[in-house]
Amino acid sequence: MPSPTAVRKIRGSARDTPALGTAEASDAVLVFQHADTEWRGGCSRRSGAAAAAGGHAEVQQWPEPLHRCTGGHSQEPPPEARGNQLYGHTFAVLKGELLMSQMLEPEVMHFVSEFGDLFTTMFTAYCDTPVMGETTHMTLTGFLRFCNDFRLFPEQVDFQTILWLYQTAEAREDRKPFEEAEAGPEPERAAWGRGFSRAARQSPAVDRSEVAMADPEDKNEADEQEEEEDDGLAVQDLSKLDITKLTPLSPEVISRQATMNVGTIGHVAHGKSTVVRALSGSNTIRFKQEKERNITIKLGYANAKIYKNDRADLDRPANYCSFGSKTPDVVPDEEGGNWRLERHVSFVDCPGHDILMATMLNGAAVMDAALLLIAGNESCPQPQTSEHLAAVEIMRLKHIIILQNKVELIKEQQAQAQYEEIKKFVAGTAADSSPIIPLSAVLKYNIEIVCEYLCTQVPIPPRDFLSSPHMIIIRSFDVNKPGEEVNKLKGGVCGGSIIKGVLKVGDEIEIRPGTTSKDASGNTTCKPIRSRIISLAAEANSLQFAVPGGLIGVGTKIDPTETRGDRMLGQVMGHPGKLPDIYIEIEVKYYLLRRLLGVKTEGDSKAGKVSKLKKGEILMVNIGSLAAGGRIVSIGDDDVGKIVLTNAVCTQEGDKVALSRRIDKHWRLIGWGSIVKGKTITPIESKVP
Ligand SMILES: Nc1nc2c(ncn2[C@@H]2O[C@H](COP(=O)(O)OP(=O)(O)OP(=O)(O)O)[C@@H](O)[C@H]2O)c(=O)[nH]1
Repeated sequence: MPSPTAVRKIRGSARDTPALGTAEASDAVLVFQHADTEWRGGCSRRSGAAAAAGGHAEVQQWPEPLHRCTGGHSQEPPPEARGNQLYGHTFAVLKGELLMSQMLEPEVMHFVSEFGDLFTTMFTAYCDTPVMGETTHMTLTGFLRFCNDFRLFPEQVDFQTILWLYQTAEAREDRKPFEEAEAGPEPERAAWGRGFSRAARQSPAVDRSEVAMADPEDKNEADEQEEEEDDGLAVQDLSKLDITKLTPLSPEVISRQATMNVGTIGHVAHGKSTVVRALSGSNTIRFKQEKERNITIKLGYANAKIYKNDRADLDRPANYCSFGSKTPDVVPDEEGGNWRLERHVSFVDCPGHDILMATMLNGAAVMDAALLLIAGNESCPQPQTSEHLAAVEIMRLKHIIILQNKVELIKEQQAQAQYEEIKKFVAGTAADSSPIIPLSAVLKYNIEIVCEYLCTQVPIPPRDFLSSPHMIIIRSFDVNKPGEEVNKLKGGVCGGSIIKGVLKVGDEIEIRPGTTSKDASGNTTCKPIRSRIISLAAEANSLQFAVPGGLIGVGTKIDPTETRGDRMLGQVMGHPGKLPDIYIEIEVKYYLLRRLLGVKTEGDSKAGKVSKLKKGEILMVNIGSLAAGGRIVSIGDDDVGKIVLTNAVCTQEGDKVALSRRIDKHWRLIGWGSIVKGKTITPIESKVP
């Protein structure tokens, strides 16, 4: 049995599991099939030596029965039911599915909120090799034991996959050029954060197409230089930058970066992604599963430039059009005149599926205006038509354009009848006086009118360029190919939108709340991540500085595994020491909707009413781009609720929150509020590498 130090050196290889040492995968299955019969139904805790020798140590029972987290199911669910339970979630994570979306599933959120300590115990139990101080390491044996106890292995995940996952996770330790190496040893994390969870966080091969839009480094240096010299766009020169003179319409800004975010909202399959494609020429569906299922799962994004022709004899709406974000600011028209840049827009394409409401709310946090898609061949409103409209109203969005889509599928009379339905539906809402444009996104009919209205009906939002920068992160990526040479690794990329201030290449930055964990007394601690901006981009356009509005990608020196798979979602970026406080408990002045919007309910039935908040109830709380679990600990007479959050959040008094309740296994929007005060935590100091 190697010493702990030796184990640490060779971890990631099958050698720390002698039973598997020289064995092929089939041998491994035999060993662990045997173990499975021994350990079924309990949490096995064995010393590293005992595990390595294949012997058994004491078997501990769970401090709490696991079935409580799965809504009263027995501890031994039938195989066909596993996909819906914690097994399913863990399995999905193992298979590299979106960790973030798994964490937002109601079951997982409830589990984390109610059984956080159990989680810690669970992972501590499986971490079988002490490394330094309180920190422990999970050997491959420990990882296999975990998978085995949860019936993942060998039934659902084969040995090769587990070994690959484990090695991928461990490869992280070799990535020393990044902050960890420069800033000294990583802070001690809760034990469960080091072993399995780290392995589980690793997603398989990075989907290059997925990150291309936000990847400021996805070009070789020669290409980049050539592009910068001759990309036909206005030049950004940091040495000449005078922020006090910048506006969203300054040529060096609008030429390269979108300066407003327009969300596409509405019921599933009503044409949100199709209209973005028609406007921008870019396909927002990039994630592999999205392609397979033909639905939007993550937030999509694409930029478009909107132009007006300067020919006086050209009538509306033919005098408006849109091109991709790289297009020069003046484009000659073959038929005469020039197309001149009027607006540069980032489209935030939200998923319309009812189970992805949390993702929609993340997107709503950065929207300045919205296109509400309503399919002409369905009655209005459909459940997410109402729910999305309510969500953007909560975010106090005033500029909404309604697109009555798929009109080529219906007769004129039907279109007229639906127009009346839509008018009735939006009466009294933020979309009361919104224009309604009949559209065929797929055939690009009336797309020019959408372009015209985006210029004439949506004013450029007032922007604060002078305050300290504050960026909401809505996506994050590891842009390295699997197996990349250590010296060629690129730092983590964060995508999002600046709310105020200007970020520049070379700036020192801080990401809050950063790395969170629990201390020995179970209190949440967090250590903001410090780094430096090494590149900025707006889609394929490189930037020297980025301003509020529009989606940008920020290339940093952060360890890329920290940004992989949207792990930075919910955090904010700014200058060190200049971001708001970090809260773990908030008091919210709240308002509840009268009726549930996201589900079909019959007439005035009781089922559709939103009941009062209850003490002890768990809600999903959206603050900025964070979706956190929240337990209500008290409710005052003045409709102020005190909520303890499962995740620390960088926010401030006055910020808006959206509240969702678990109904029929899904989160449904039930109300909103604003933060009146809260309990903050003092972050652990971190150095800028
Ligand atoms: N006939 C017709 N089909 C359309 C039109 N717009 C979109 N579609 C089709 O409707 C289906 C759904 O379109 P999407 O753009 O993916 O819808 P979505 O609202 O983005 O879907 P989610 O993001 O999953 O909610 C696709 O098959 C489109 O081709 C249209 O104007 N006419």
